[in-house]
Amino acid sequence: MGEHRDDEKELDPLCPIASVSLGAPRDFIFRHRDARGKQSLRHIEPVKLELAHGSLLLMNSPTNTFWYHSLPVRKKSSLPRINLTFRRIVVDRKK
Ligand SMILES: O=C(O)CCC(=O)C(=O)O
Ligand SMILES: [Fe+2]
Repeated sequence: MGEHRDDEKELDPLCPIASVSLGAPRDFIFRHRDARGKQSLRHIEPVKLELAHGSLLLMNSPTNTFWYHSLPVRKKSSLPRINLTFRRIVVDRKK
């Protein structure tokens, strides 16, 4: 999965995002928004994690505001993988 933030407008930016991984392990890379691309503003090393079977990744605020994340394809892996991500959606009660 390419580099992105979970930035859908209906998501509560203050609520942690919880992500459970099952099955094949995958790398998960965080890149700071100021350190992206050739013309980046700052030099900040990316942070690489391995999402192992049964792991829980918790992204507390404001991680998802400042850090993009990606999961590079693992060509050697033929095992299935399931990811369950839990996010809080803000409901507009005025409507
Ligand atoms: O597959 C994962 O571990 C994360 C997927 C992801 O970043 C997303 O669905 O926004
Ligand atoms: Fe994501």
